[in-house]
Amino acid sequence: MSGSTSFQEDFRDVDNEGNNSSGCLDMSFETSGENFPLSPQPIRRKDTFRTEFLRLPAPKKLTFSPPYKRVRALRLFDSPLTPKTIIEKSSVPTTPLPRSRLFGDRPVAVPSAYAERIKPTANVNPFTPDAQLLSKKRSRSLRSLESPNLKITRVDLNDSDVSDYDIEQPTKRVALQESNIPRYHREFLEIELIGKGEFGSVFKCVNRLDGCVYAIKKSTKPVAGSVSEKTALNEVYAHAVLGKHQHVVRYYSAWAEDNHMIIQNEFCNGGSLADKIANEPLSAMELRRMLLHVAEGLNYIHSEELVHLDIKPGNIFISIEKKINTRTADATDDGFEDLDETQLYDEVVTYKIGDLGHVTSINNPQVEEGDCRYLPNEILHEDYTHLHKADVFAMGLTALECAGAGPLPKNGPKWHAIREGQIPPLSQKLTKDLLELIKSMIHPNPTQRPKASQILQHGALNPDCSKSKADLTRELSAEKLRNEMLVKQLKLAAMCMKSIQNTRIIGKQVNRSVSTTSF
Ligand SMILES: Nc1ncnc2c1ncn2[C@@H]1O[C@H](COP(=O)(O)OP(=O)(O)OP(=O)(O)O)[C@@H](O)[C@H]1O
Ligand SMILES: [Mg+2]
Repeated sequence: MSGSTSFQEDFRDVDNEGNNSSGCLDMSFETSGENFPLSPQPIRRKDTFRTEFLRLPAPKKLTFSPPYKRVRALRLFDSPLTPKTIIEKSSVPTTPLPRSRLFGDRPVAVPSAYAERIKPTANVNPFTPDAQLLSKKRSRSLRSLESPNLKITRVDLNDSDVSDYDIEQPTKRVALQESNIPRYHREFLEIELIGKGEFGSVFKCVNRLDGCVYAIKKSTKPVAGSVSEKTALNEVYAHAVLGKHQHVVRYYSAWAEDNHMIIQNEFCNGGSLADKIANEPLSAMELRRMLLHVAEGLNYIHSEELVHLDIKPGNIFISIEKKINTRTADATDDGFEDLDETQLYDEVVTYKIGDLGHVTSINNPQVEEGDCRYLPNEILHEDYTHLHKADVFAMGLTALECAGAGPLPKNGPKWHAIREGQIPPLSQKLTKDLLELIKSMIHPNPTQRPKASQILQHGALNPDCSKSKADLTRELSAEKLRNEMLVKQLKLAAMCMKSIQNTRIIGKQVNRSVSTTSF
């Protein structure tokens, strides 16, 4: 911040201990010692307040005795602090503070620890939009450094948004070893082991406090201080950024315990898609639903300029929710007991993308190849120009596996035949349009594969999209006619009910009058 206007704005937030109540200290106000009445010597340090801060008019000449009246005017009598201690408490390092877009445009968010010259104690999530923008700028700057146009280079590196601090600092600033917390048994009740992968074991647990069920993933080996630490943190970074979508497994928290990485996620009660298709393939309708949901999730991930890079049935999870079937419930006004579970509830199945261990940024890819059965050729050849299409390829193969093409080859001629666009034999017949869509998803040329957003619009997944306007208009007028007839029937039924009720009332009145007369 610079300039007195913004300084005064911040003044409102400063309490009588000299602390900024917003949690931020502004570092940029430089003072001229001549204006400071309490100091015998002109103060020229960067870390002192302006005279305006104490709201004292600038004296005409330097005075060595404290202006007690003015000090009293500061209303410090209920505080043990003197203006000097305020100044001392508020003093800041003489070196300029980091300017980072991650903390906003102003040189703010000064953790008090930093002010005390302790190293920063929070990681920088490389997948947040701000960090991605930074890495984009950084790579642009580095590119321009390599270019002969030095003039542009200088402009880029002096860009106020990209400081030396930003460029030099690694994203990982907190060592897992230093942040071990014994939370697992204290906060969670372990129910059962629900899955095991290359990275870790996943347990179904109940949180002792909120009583809800979670999936807790623990790394098999201690990762803190090992080469796997970066990979473990990668999954946490990705989850933290991508945890807000219906078709991505929700993330709650992560911590290190006994040097193992632990991630608390949403529990998907339907298990993995791999488990579901282990015995029988998906029906055509279920296959469409799965493709729609996974495409929604991928579209979201790609819109955040990230890619998953390990899409496969083992990393797609199923959530099954029971919702009251309002149609059945309405039709039977008093007879819930007469209905069995299947009539009373609808099961809502949602497919969610999980296991974000391989997620990377499209702009600054750090590719760690996923399962080779779902890997497209271009990734094997380290061509990362169409990374989001690698996810589409893996999704196409996942669909084929769900249609009965599994188990998929890990290598050999069959592996290559698929990468040449050949569809392996399926155990069920798919409609032509659905097969065409899946075929386009595994096209050898990534540019020919549809984007996730295009898959969502495809007629094979939305039967209504393939209908012509005339067809839709015809269907609409037929529905309107049906609706009108139903309204008429409803009115007639209501009239009948009313007349029956009236007859009953009259009958009761007659009975009552009879009994009165007899009495
Ligand atoms: N949120 C969840 N809800 C239910 N089950 C889950 C959940 N997360 C994981 N699982 C189960 O645990 C298994 C392993 O999980 P996950 O894929 O996250 O681990 P991994 O070690 O990263 O696996 P990989 O070998 O693919 O790297 C899954 O296949 C699934 O059966
Ligand atoms: Mg997995």
